[in-house]
Amino acid sequence: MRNATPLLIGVCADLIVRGPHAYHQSGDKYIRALLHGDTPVVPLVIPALFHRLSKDCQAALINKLDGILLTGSYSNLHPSYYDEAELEGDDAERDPHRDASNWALFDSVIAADLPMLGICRGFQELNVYFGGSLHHRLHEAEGLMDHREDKTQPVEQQYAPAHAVTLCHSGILSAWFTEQHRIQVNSIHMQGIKNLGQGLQVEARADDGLIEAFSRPESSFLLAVQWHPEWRPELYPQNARILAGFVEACQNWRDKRSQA
Ligand SMILES: N[C@@H](CCC(=O)NCCCC(=O)O)C(=O)O
Repeated sequence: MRNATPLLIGVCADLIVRGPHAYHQSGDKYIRALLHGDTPVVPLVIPALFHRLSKDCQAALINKLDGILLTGSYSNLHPSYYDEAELEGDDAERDPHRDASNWALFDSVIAADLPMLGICRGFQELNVYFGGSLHHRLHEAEGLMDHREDKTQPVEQQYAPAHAVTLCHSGILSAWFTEQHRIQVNSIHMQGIKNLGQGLQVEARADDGLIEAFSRPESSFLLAVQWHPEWRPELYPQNARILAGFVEACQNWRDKRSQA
């Protein structure tokens, strides 16, 4: 019999300034995505100040969690994290609190081997955390497609499938999508992987060669995707499959921990 206690899944937050105040926020669609399946899940927003907690407080939180979801965000990771400077005229949104908080969070999550799903900005952060680097502007890079959404379109259109990715053999995704060698994904990003981080395994590529998903075989479960599986899982079964796979990994991890 499976443990029916709800899973506790941490969701990272952005620090968003609104008027004179700052707020720790995670997008509603990420939080609701965790509630989509039949498995009871309590999503827990982790404020973007994990790095400011004492080691004891960090450990107390990590010990309670069964998994971590890294959200997308319109802000860009500061390029100093991959030893580069901002490009001339770079007016990207930044979120130094999220950058610092997630770096400390990754240290703890990797050490505890908690399951982790990274989405879009979260995917880019994980790549850099493991020593990889990013293209600052894919649309200016030789031979790469423009992976940005058309902001003049309604949001349903912006998050609709935009291009195909080819799944690599013997990965997490190819095991979930056994009937499909290629799947359609949405595309809402300006940056993307230039060099892949150490110990990461490519899971999917776009037709221009851009890495769109990776996993980390050394981890109990670490999957990161450049697209947005949190978007409308009730409409897109493929998104529901990815979310269900992540939640199942969290369940498996908890079962294993409780038997240890
Ligand atoms: N800023 C990066 C990451 C893009 C990203 O995460 N977009 C998400 C948009 C908002 C959301 O859906 O939560 C880039 O542009 O490459």
